[in-house]
Amino acid sequence: KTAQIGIYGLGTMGRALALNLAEHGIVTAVANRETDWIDPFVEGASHLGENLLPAYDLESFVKRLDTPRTVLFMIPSGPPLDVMLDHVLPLLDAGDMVVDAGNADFNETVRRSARVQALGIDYVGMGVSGGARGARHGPSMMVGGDDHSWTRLAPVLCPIAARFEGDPCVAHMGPDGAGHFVKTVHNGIEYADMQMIAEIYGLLRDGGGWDAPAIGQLFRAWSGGPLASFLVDVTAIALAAMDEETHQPLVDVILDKAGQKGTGRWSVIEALKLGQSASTIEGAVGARAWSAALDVRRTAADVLPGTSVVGGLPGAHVLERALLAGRILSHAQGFDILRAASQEHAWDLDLARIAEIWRAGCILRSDLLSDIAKSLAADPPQGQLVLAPGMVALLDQSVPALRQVVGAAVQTGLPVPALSAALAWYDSLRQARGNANLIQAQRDVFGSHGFERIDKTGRFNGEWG
Ligand SMILES: O=C(O)[C@H](O)[C@@H](O)[C@H](O)[C@H](O)COP(=O)(O)O
Repeated sequence: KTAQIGIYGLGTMGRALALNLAEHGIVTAVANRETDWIDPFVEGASHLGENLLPAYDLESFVKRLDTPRTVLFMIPSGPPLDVMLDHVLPLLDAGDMVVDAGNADFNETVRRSARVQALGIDYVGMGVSGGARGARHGPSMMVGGDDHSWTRLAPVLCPIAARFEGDPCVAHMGPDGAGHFVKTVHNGIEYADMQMIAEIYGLLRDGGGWDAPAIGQLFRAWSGGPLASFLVDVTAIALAAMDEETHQPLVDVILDKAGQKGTGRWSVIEALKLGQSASTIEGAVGARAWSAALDVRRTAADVLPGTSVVGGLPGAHVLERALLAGRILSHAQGFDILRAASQEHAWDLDLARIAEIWRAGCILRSDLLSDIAKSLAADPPQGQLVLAPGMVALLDQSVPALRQVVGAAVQTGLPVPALSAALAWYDSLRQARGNANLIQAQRDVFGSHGFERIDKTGRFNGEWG
């Protein structure tokens, strides 16, 4: 028996994806570097019968595949994948396809695409979102690579994808690194959303004296309102959990030092290269970096003067609205990055379709994404999500709350780097006449960098005395 697709890498995500495929009747060959993982996995899924075909080395793995072959790698991105390509490419023929379903830096995917396609083998960088549960029961997938690669992959991916009102949350993003780029920005927005949620939690805990279960109940209540989303649900679950050992809320015994594997950082770097602001994402990445400076923070807590202002925390309804405003603005920054990248790399990204496939399966899934998809499909002014009538109406209702919350946080000395970045970006956008004219003057004073004038075309230098 041969397989329609081969999954190499039986870590959490690889196992989940293989089970999902096999469950949908797609015969899947499975292999792994540590071969002793294979039998327990396949035996544990005996109900899927012959839809899971084990292979104990790369040669027999490749031989088990229908031709033209499709090999999907679900392994840590970076050097491990390059090593695997060194081993597998000599075993493949022109017309075969290699899919990288890990979280890769799109620049690397562009490099690998060129290398692999030079051999007449298709290369697809695919973003998979939803964590292990998503991969198992329906992820959101952002597919790169050529049109014909997508034509070959769609019949395998559509059945396993999450569905929103019957619509499979998988689509072809564009050529070469487009799939991984879109996934990277998805993760960047994920960082910003998680950070803003943590900032609201911090205000309630440190500014309002709320305990974790009480904050958890508030998030539970919010999951039925305009903030309805997977991350609000995850937050309610996290805050409700108790630690068996200490009988305290589990979050209260978790070290306040956040990890990061790179996608957030990459999205900020790419945004800056594209001349875009990703300040809400940068706020989140920066906060994770600061959180790691435990000793410095502990010393600073004793040394750096704070503020005597206590209390004055706005009510729960205001906090809910503020978080909604922050969420809209971080998504708007994310979609601006995607639009700029689409132009820069000639990917012709369909932004509305991206919002649509993020409505289910992925970590970012939320009710707001349905509104965002509609707004983008309606072609907002200058392509700017933040100027779409539907978003303007939501911002009109929610930015006053964001202003109140950021103001209160600043007064009481509680950090809100992502929420305040969102507000600062919003206010910068609203300025028809900004203050960058002084930047131009300063640059010209010390470096003769020149400036444009508002009353005539051309470049000028000033007589600065
Ligand atoms: O969309 C997803 O399914 C997640 O984003 C997934 O990709 C992963 O959980 C992140 O990579 C975590 O990233 P950090 O470890 O950087 O937080």
